[in-house]
Amino acid sequence: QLQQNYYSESCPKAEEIIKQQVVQLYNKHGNTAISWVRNLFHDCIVKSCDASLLLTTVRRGVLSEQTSERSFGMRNFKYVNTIKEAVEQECPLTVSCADIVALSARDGIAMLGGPNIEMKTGRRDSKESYATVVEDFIPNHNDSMSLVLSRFQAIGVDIEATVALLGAHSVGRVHCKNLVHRLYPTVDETLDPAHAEYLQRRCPTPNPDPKAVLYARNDLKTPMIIDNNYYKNILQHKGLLTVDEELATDPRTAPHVQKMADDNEYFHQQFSRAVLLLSENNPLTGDQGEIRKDCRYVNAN
Ligand code: HEM
Ligand SMILES: [Ca+2]
Ligand SMILES: [Ca+2]
Repeated sequence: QLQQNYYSESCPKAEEIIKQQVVQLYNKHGNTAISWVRNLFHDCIVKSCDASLLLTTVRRGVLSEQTSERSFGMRNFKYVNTIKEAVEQECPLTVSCADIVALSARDGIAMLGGPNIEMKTGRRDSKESYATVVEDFIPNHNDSMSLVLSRFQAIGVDIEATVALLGAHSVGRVHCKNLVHRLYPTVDETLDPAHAEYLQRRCPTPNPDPKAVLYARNDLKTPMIIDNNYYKNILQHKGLLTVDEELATDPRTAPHVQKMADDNEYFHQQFSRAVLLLSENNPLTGDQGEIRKDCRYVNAN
C-alpha cells in the first residue's frame, strides 16, 4: 500500500522540505548523510520501517533500540528532530517519522554520490521500540555469512541485494572496539598485512577506552562516497569487519562482490534495488500505528 508521492495531497512539499533539510545538514555536518543510511538499515530490519529505532528511552515506558549493543556508534539522532520540526511546521501531524527515515536515507545516498532512488511513502510509526529483540534481527560484525544471509532473506532481501547493501560500508567509520579482535593478540591472518599495520596505528591497544572515540575509516580512498571502492577493498582483504572479509570470500557472495568491484554502475543499480527492498519491509499502513508528533516519543493521548 505504499505509493509514490503519498503526500501529494496532504503535504505536497513534504519531500522537498526533507531534502532541503538533508542538504543543509550535510553542508554543516557531512556525516549526517552517513547516519541516515545506517538508520534505514537499523530501523527497517527490526520488524518494520516504522521508526521504532527513533523512540528514546522513557522512565517506566519505552526502552529504546538505541540502547542495544548493535546500535553502537550510531550518531546524529538529534538532527532527525531538525528535519521533523521543519516538516511539522508545514504540515502538522501528517508526515510519519518512518517516511522521514526512508526519505532522509534516499536523499543522504544522493548527497554521498550514490544513485537517485525513487522511493514510495505512506509508512506509519510504531508505538513501541523493540530493544529486547534487536539482536534477533541485526547481525553482529563477526557473525557467519550464513547467519547474515538468513537475516536478510527473512525480510525479502536476496543474496545479491545483501551484497549490494553492505556497499554502504564504503562510507563512515568503525570504532576500535569492533576491530581489535582482528588485531590482538595476533593479527587475523585473512587481513592484508599493510592494512593491519594501519589499523594497529588507529587502534593501538587491545582494550580501547570506551570513552576515547578511537576509530578507523571504512574506505580510505573515497570515505564520503557510496561507490564500489568497498568491493575493491574487501577483495584486497582490506575490509574492517569480519563480515566484510567474509563477503569477499564466501562462495555465495564472492561472485557478486567481483561484479560490483568491476562495475560501479552495476553496483549502483543493485544498491538501488536493495535499498527499495529494505525500505519496503513490512510497513505499517492504514490505521496501524500513528503519525508521531515528535519522533522521539509516542504521541500522548
Ligand atoms: C551484516 C550486516 C551488517 C553488520 C554486521 C554491520 C555492522 C556495522 C558496524 C559494526 C559498524 C561500525 C559501528 C561503529 O563502530 O561505530 C557499521 C557501520 C556502518 N554501517 Fe553497517 N553493518 C551491516 C550492514 C549495513 C547495512 C545494510 C547498511 C546500510 C545499508 C549499513 C550501514 C552502515 C554505515 C553507513 C556505517 C557507518 C556509520 C557511521 O560512520 O556513523 N551497514 N556497521
Ligand atoms: Ca523498525
Ligand atoms: Ca567510498
